[in-house]
Amino acid sequence: MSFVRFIRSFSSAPSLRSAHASNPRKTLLDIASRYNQNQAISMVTAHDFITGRMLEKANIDIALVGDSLAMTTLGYKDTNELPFEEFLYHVRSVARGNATSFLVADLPFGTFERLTDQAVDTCVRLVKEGGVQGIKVEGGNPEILPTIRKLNSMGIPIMGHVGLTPQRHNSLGGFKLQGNSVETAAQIYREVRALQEAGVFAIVLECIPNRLAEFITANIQVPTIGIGAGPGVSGQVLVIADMLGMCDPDDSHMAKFVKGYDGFFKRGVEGLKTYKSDLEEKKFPTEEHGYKIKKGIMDELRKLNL
Ligand SMILES: Nc1nc(=O)c2c([nH]1)NC[C@@H]1CN(c3ccc(C(=O)N[C@@H](CCC(=O)O)C(=O)O)cc3)CN21
Ligand SMILES: CC(C)C(=O)C(=O)O
Ligand SMILES: [Mg+2]
Repeated sequence: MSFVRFIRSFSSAPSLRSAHASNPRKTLLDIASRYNQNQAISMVTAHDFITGRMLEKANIDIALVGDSLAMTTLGYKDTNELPFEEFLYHVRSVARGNATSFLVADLPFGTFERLTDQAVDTCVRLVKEGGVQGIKVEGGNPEILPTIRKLNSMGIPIMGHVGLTPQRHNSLGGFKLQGNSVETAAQIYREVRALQEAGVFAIVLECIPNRLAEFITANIQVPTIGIGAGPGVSGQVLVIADMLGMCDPDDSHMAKFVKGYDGFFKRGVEGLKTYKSDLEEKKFPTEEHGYKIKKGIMDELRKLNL
């Protein structure tokens, strides 16, 4: 069933669950319901157990284990360098840390381009070993569409991703704005329509002009999730390391679309510096940070003449 029909099939029905577990895992129904009610869908990346926990505590709708973790937390120069086994290790750690967001993993570069068989093998591992509920694939070129249909038929919800697709940065001329000409805007729109037709449950629009994202959102019936696509979309995604300031500001350039909500790295360095000077000034540890020994033990110990 296409996602459009899936949404329609229950849009007038009451919520199927509420009296059950206090905080169950969000499902496609929750995503569709937010979309139907015009409520913003919140998506943030997570790359390990701790960030997975943070998203759960903040009640974020969709946790994306994005391949951007290659750059933000593993120090690779681009997402294409990321080995699949390393990615899977991170997916598993997020899954252990987050029991309530709808978990989506990226399909990393080199793990699906031979199409259906290879993509099926990779997606099965991400679902079975990684514990994700959905998978995101970059690009809306015609070659990928039958593969998306196949994955859908297996019961794996697929999220599309168009505009700036970082796995193609070498042929896009870098991390650049996309869709700023009639031809490229029309191309992106055609990809979005084809992805909807293939049954994706949402589409990430990355680094495209606001008006184009608005136009796309108004003309399709699945949620759009923007990153550098302005406010006229159904939801937003940011990379957690960017929004919380987890990367060294001295060697990380922030795209225009990033809003900083914390200075994690800077505050971490401050904490470490204070710790170091505490040690030097003998302010830490104090007696209270240690343990008392039972009465008489030290006297007995000395008598042993060790
Ligand atoms: N930390 C991080 N955050 C991301 O959002 C992200 C990654 N890494 N890695 C994979 C891709 C790369 N992304 C990026 C990286 C840089 C820009 C950027 O600086 N763009 C220019 C556009 C300038 C123009 O074309 O006019 C900018 O200044 O915003 C955009 C997307 C998004 N993804
Ligand atoms: C920026 C988001 C959409 C992503 O694909 C990633 O973090 O890898
Ligand atoms: Mg990605």
